[in-house]
Amino acid sequence: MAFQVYVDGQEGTTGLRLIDYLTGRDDIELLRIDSERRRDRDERARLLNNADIAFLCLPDDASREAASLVENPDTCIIDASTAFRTDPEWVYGLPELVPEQRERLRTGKRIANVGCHASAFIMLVRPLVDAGILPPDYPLSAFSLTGYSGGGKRMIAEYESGGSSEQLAAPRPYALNLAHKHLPEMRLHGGLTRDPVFNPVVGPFLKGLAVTIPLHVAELAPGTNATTLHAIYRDRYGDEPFMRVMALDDDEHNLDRGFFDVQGCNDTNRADLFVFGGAERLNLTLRMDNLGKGAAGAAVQNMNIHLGLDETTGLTRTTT
Ligand SMILES: NC(=O)C1=CN([C@@H]2O[C@H](COP(=O)(O)OP(=O)(O)OC[C@H]3O[C@@H](n4cnc5c(N)ncnc54)[C@H](OP(=O)(O)O)[C@@H]3O)[C@@H](O)[C@H]2O)C=CC1
Ligand SMILES: CC(=O)N[C@@H](CCC(=O)OP(=O)(O)O)C(=O)O
Repeated sequence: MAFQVYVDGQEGTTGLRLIDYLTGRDDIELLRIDSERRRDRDERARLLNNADIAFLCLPDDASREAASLVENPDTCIIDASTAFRTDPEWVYGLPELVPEQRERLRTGKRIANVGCHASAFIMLVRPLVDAGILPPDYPLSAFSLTGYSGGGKRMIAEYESGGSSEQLAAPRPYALNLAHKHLPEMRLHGGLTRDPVFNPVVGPFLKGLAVTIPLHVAELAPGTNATTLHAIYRDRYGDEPFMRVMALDDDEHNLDRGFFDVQGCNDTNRADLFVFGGAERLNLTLRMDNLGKGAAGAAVQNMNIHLGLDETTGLTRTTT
């Protein structure tokens, strides 16, 4: 029998990508709400409680409200918003976080899916903190280059409305108050004791994201260099189905004439991890599709794990 799955927010950016991933799977029956009733609280409550898996692809407040409507103890909620990502009653939806995470995802009925910038940052930082290479109080900074779909329907409309604007044609740094909403999850799940200085930049392309963390080798544990860091990532992520730890200095495959391709994981659920630099200074970079491994792809991976399915089901094909 197929699992019943409902997507609340089915016409939003993340919801549409989720439905794209789920459509055509014979182990899933999608419960669809009539488009005109998609904000009707009673109809949403009915569908939420009929679902084995209820994805919430909504703004934070609407997610909190939707979660409160679920009374069926068998319904597993996978929430895409920021609302519950540091809530101890919810499981953080990053299977690669620590070895125990998959078991937590299998047993938990409340899963907080990752933030796109945050998950890339955490996947870079957490193995180094756990290995004792990076002190938890290290004064980290990071920057992220992201496509505009990260800003949801409103930002997509802004970029695609057809009006040519010089501002939109150039990369735009934002969150200039240094209080981006992903900081709490970066700190908690990164295993850090202080927030990083985090600088996101949105550019004139739909999707694709790369977070980069610069490091001074002299500030890390003695004996650390690009090769030892790379070996830690290989050990940690070598068996992960969606992680690729790219070869050191593999210019031919990693770079296009010396330039990095932020869109290199688009339409996949893959995350590519790079260690750049030399003896004194390093850049750690992780790229993904913000709508794939950064949102809808991760949500499907979490669902597969929760349901006891092969976690790559429905995720190995590319999406459009
Ligand atoms: N875009 C991305 O890359 C990522 C997004 N996320 C998170 O996923 C969630 C959804 O984001 P995104 O898809 O980008 O957002 P969009 O703005 O594209 O879509 C939001 C959806 O929520 C629906 N909605 C809004 N308010 C309500 C309400 N009060 N009741 C019912 N439905 C409502 C909208 O309905 P309607 O169709 O009527 O407008 C729309 O379908 C957010 O919390 C976001 O932070 C997480 C990771 C990455
Ligand atoms: C370009 C852009 O605005 N991106 C979003 C991140 C999208 C994301 O990860 O989603 P959550 O909103 O669920 O955390 C931002 O930086 O706020």
